[in-house]
Amino acid sequence: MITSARTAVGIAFRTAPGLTGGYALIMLIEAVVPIAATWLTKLLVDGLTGQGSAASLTSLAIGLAATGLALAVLPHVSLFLGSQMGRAFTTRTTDQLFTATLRFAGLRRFEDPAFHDRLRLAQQSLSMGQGIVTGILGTARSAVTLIGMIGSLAVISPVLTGVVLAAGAPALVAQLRLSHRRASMMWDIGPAERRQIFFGELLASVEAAKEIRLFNAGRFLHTRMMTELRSANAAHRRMDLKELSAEGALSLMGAVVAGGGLIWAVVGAGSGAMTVGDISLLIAAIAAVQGGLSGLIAGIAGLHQNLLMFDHYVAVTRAGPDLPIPAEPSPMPRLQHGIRFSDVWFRYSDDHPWILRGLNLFVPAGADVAVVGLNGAGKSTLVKLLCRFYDPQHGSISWDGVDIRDVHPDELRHRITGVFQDHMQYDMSARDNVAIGFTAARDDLGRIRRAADQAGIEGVLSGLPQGYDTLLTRMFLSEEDKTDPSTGVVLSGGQWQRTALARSMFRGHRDLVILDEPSAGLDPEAEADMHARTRGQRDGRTSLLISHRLNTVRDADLIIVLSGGVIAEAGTHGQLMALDGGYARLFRMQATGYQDHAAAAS
Ligand SMILES: Nc1ncnc2c1ncn2[C@@H]1O[C@H](COP(=O)(O)OP(=O)(O)OP(=O)(O)O)[C@@H](O)[C@H]1O
Repeated sequence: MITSARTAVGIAFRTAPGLTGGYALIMLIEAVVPIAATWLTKLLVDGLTGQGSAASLTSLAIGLAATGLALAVLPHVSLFLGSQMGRAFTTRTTDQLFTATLRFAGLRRFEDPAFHDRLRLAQQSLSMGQGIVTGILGTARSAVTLIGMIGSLAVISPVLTGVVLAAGAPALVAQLRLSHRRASMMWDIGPAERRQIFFGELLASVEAAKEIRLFNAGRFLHTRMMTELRSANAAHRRMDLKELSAEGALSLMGAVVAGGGLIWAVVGAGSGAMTVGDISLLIAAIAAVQGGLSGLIAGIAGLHQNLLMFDHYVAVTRAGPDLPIPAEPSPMPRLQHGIRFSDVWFRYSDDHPWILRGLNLFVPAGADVAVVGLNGAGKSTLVKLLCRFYDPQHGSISWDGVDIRDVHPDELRHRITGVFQDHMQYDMSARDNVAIGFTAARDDLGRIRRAADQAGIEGVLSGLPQGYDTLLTRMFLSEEDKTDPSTGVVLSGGQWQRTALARSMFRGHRDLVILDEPSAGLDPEAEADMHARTRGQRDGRTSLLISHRLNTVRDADLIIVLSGGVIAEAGTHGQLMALDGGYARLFRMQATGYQDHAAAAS
């Protein structure tokens, strides 16, 4: 927690030193003005009732008026400075939080529910982080005022001072415990709140709208969302009730102390032991000490809770890398010899079954290698390991003899391009959807068009209402067409597939091309066209093609059949057919299907 406080204050001073310094100064002035006002009131009352010097009445009145002016103006100034500082702080911490997520080179953290809970709380805490700085300064202000008021009260009644302070101690303990409980409740209900957000987004998502309507599943998802919301609400209500009962009891105790003090003062004034000014000071001081004490306690409790939440931000931004990155990475050579998988064992976690069980494979540089196998055999996993999204538990993958764990992941990925099976459809413009493949060349529209042309989608994209600036989504309005609700288009599945291919081609010449089911979902003509185009992309480079359509892999230099976590068969199409194993069986099955179709059609 101390680390979180230090981090938040450090960020505030580094981000907006002037604003934060100005805010601290105003807070200090705000702290001493009430003390000055209380003493000026006492001196003025004594002067007016003839119990003190009347000579300086005018200056006392001017002084009191000045404190009134300060009390009227300063809160607005501090509010303004506080919100400016808050915005600067949130901008900086948002930047740092998402920069931190980019540092995770692998995928493991993004598949960990606990990490998502923490990330959500860290996001929530971004605005609270600013509350930490204002909370620390506000608490310091309350403390200064309180000390001044306690001093003033002690001048008149040390006993009463002790009673008021003793009444505040349980409040402080109670508030700290409550804030601790609230922070742990936020962690406990995190998963329910995330599920509620998930169901809410699903109900509003265009991607899910078709299935939800066809299957009439809206009510079901809506009920799930409301159940999660109600369970989170119930936890909040239990917490609110605890706070209500604790705070009610503490307020009652404060009122009893204040009432007792007032009666004692009036009795004292009746017996002539106190001046009227003393009584006015006493009343103001009791109220201020109690108010200050409860303000201070609430401030400390709020600060405590904000710090507990900000711990999540600190944890995410300081989390170590999810993949070990060598301090001095080896240079990444141009692929000239080949990629070797040596005795690779991999599973997604200790609780999951082994996907690869001692896999050995050599992909020669310049070769066209096809990977086939049944659903779930581990073909995409093989590709993910090659991109180093995960590290294998045993064995190694080497690139021209260099273990890929010894090079920087960015360098490795710089040499790779491709299309994933679950490629992205970005709710952005056509230009950005292609340019994401190599953002450094985003402004090169000629290169974007060439990539689209190679992927066979140029005609479609340039024919869109705003050409390449057309949004490929109906989720947002483009900046240029804010007033035109018809802006944005929806591409077909095959058109998206070609756009993903254009994205991979836009990267230009890379050593390795990975194509994981690039033609799934295409009609036979489009599939043949896509394969002709990807063959062009692969020409002279090393490529890995994953496909269930065996007619598309028969020209490969090497076909490997993945089964049971190892390579069950390997060879050219001719060799595998001659082997008459699993590949030959699957190939004949698909070929028979085509012949049956052809016979039925004729
Ligand atoms: N992120 C993950 N976490 C846990 N298990 C996973 C993960 N990704 C894949 N798996 C599991 O690993 C196994 C292999 O999956 P993979 O996607 O590599 O198979 P595939 O051969 O590409 O299958 P398909 O032909 O269906 O695309 C499957 O049993 C799958 O459930």
